[in-house]
Amino acid sequence: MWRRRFGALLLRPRSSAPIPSSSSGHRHLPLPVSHEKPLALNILLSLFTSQAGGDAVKPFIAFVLGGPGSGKGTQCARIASDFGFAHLSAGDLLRNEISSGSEKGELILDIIKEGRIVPSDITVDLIRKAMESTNAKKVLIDGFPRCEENRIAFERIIGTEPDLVIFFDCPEDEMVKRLLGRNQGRVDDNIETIKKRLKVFESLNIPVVDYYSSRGKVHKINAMGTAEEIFGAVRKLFSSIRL
Ligand SMILES: Nc1ncnc2c1ncn2[C@@H]1O[C@H](COP(=O)(O)OP(=O)(O)OP(=O)(O)O)[C@@H](O)[C@H]1O
Ligand SMILES: O=c1ccn([C@@H]2O[C@H](COP(=O)(O)O)[C@@H](O)[C@H]2O)c(=O)[nH]1
Ligand SMILES: [Mg+2]
Repeated sequence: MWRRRFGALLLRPRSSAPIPSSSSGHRHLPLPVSHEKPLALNILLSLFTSQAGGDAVKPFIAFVLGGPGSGKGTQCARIASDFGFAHLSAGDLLRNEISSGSEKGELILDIIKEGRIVPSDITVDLIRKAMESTNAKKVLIDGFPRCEENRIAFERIIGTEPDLVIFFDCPEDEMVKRLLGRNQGRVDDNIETIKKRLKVFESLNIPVVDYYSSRGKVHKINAMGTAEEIFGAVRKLFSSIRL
């Protein structure tokens, strides 16, 4: 996408800082310990590179991560309406593909029912198309990347990294309670699939959070409390970014 114009600048290696190991067994991620640069400085630098290079302006990209039911979708809807972000939910894009009745959709449905991760090329392709069809200068990518392979595929195909990663930190029992009370008819909101999704989250998604923590890109938000209380912390973060 922007790789031809921005790739060299955005994808240059920054350092070989060690990546902290995953916090398996923890339901709450410890605060990021290894920051190359403070988060605010990182955001400022990526804003600068977003604007560089003439006509094609790379949008500001925020990945929104957190366990199943941690409130990603709820908070993204608020960020989109209050701060003018486009909200791209990877899960919704996959569910739309299922609804389209395509062959790919059948494969996706089988994977979602099992709480597993859809192959990266399928998800990144859907995200790429959605990004191309929005003119937004600020984009939230909700619920992606789910694993290191997803992350690497995004960086290769889209040709850039996120400017910011928000991590909603929520205890497991609260996530289970929320998912069982969601009542939106999702095929994966049943206790068997929820248990699998939680395992996948711990083993595959937390390493992605750890990776971006080591690059100083993660802003962790305590996801316990009312949606309004949590949005208070979210609002504070986005108000400080001034995009
Ligand atoms: N702070 C909160 N307190 C209580 N319930 C909440 C809170 N935030 C969201 N919910 C509710 O919990 C459920 C899950 O929220 P949401 O869909 O936003 O989570 P999610 O992280 O996007 O989940 P998933 O990963 O499964 O898509 C929804 O029914 C939502 O209304
Ligand atoms: O990048 C992604 C996002 C989602 N999935 C699959 O979809 C379900 C539901 O996702 P939500 O974000 O909770 O709506 C998830 O459990 C995965 O099976 C995916 O594979 N890759
Ligand atoms: Mg969601």
